[in-house]
Amino acid sequence: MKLMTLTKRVVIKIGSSSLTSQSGDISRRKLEKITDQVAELKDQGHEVLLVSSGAVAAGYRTLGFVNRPTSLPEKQAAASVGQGRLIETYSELFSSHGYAASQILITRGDFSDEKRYNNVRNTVNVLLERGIVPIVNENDTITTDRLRFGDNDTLSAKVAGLVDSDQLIILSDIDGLYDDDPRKNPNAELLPKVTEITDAIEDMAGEPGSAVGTGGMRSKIDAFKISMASGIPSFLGRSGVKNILIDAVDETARGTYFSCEETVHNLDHKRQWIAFNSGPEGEITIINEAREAIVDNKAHLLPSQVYQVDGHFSKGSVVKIRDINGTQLGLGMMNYSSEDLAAFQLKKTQDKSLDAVMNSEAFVCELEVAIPVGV
Ligand SMILES: Nc1ncnc2c1ncn2[C@@H]1O[C@H](COP(=O)(O)OP(=O)(O)O)[C@@H](O)[C@H]1O
Ligand SMILES: N[C@@H](CCC(=O)OP(=O)(O)O)C(=O)O
Repeated sequence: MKLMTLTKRVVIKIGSSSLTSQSGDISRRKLEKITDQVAELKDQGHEVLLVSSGAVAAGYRTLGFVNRPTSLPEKQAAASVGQGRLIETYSELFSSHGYAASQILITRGDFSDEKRYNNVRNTVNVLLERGIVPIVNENDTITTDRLRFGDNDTLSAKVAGLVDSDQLIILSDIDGLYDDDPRKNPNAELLPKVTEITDAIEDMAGEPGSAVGTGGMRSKIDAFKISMASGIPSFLGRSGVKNILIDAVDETARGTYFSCEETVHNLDHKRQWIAFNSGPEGEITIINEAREAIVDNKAHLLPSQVYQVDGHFSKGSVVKIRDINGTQLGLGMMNYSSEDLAAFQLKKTQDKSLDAVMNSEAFVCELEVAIPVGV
């Protein structure tokens, strides 16, 4: 039995390929292997949240499809049947260990609204503190193409950040990140540790390995970028390996560990929301003198440093910040609306005596927070 101080809050993402049999159907045996291990982690005192795919896989045959459908409405209809089944199976399996599961279905729209985003955290905190195993999936049936996460990899990383997880574990049908797509290159080698997602790492990632997988390695890399920027150590391993989850939590499993030791950014919730969920509403172009403030994340701008305002945004909106050459420097939450900023600029051109006022602290065009690009 572990000491309570060593227990962790862990978010575990299980991909479709880890829950289905060769035929593409949901495999109860595979779910059982996952739930047995999660129950053991819970017995050890860890808090566990699952992000589970599998709704489409669990439903499509009932609709008469021979293979997993490809059109959005067909997948949504399949998920409508399958999601209930998936949760029913999880609930049954967890209750045999004395644990209860809960269902949380999320759309990107839920996360792009800061209040709803924060609300999810409060709910999940209660569930975890009360010993429940929350099971998150995208709300496939009601999402539109434009508003989809599409894969559960990035969703799991955003959830991990949202709930202050100590670790993110992504299980797939491959035992980690290889230096090349192992299907195309038999000599590809496993990377046991990644400390930074460089361009070279991004180039290693290929498409999904199976007909049921959606995101492939690319979306997993995107997910690890988010979790690492949020300060969450992460792991990628193969779901079929005995005790993989127990060993991943102990950090002894074979796979790829994405560590945060060298991560520059350790974004708080506000910054995580701005960086990964907000959806910018407009753009401002700033003069070169203000560039460093944004890049160094000091985040104070004067209206006189704003060279151009594009689009309509309100106070509190997130905007893209560009330099004079059009390079995006980051994202920032504005304390002024686009109309207010445009009015400042107009006054400035009309009345030179306003310059002193415009440059004073009274007219600080504050960005509540700014996130440099590349986070
Ligand atoms: N560099 C790489 N390292 C490891 N796997 C890779 C790489 N590039 C592409 N892949 C493929 O990504 C697949 C895992 O993604 P995916 O099929 O979407 O699984 P899941 O359903 O678990 O999300 C692997 O089976 C592998 O074939
Ligand atoms: N939300 C979808 C899963 C999306 C998906 O397939 O993701 P993944 O298998 O993790 O690449 C479902 O439950 O079927």
